[in-house]
Amino acid sequence: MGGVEFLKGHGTENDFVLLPDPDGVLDLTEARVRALCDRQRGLGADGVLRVVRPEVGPWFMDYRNADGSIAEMCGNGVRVFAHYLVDAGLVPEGEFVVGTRGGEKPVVVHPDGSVTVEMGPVRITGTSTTKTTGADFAGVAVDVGNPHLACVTDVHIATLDLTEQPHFDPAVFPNGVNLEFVNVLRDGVLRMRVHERGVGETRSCGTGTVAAVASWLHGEGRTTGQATVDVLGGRVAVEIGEGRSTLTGPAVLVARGELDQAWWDSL
Ligand SMILES: N[C@@H](CCC[C@H](N)C(=O)O)C(=O)O
Repeated sequence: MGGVEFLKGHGTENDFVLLPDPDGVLDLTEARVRALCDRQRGLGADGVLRVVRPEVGPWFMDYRNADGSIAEMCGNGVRVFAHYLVDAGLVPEGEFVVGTRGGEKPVVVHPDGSVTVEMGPVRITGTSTTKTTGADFAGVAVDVGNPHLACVTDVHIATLDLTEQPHFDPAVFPNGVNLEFVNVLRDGVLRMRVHERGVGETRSCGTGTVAAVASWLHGEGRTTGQATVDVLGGRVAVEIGEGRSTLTGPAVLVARGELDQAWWDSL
């Protein structure tokens, strides 16, 4: 019998191990997620996307951060997940819905392989600060299904050292937070770096880009608008409307294979 099937993919270089598990039989422990995501002793990834077919409802993305923790939503992950479903012939190309812990997300898989995700409402929940590289940054707390503190700043984000966890206020974010640092280049053109909860600095965070645009618009006294966001791993487009938002960007599958059964069993 073969080992556990896997694929590797990324969305703007936010990378994932996908585990097709239609019948929900995989025992995906925290230790197994950590080992899979480890860039030395595993395959290496920012997170794991387990692909489950519930008895009722759409295909479900069971997302885990690299440290084994569970998060409500992953915008880049949904794009890669949707691309996989089409590539595997599990759904026809075009429009369909992906289930997540943050609710059902309608997607459109475009002929060029890019994917648009209906991310749902974006809620500004307050303000807070974070500290990194010896400086304090003020930001806007944004709920995109998962928690963010998006800080628009004039400090060039290339100068930040995000190798350590930036300080944040646990009273405001008792479950942790994703931290975005954002430069506005001109109207509708942003660049962003991110320190993700449960991962560390990543090359992109889809929900983070939505939070970044919401934070920028908020600072402009606006609630709707659109922007491109340049991240270390590429570019995405975000649109925020009344009670809704969309994220559009690439989704790439790079490899597929089988995990060694003895290694998996040892974890
Ligand atoms: N990279 C993701 C977000 C993944 C979850 C996040 N680390 C959290 O814990 O909330 C994205 O593309 O949105």
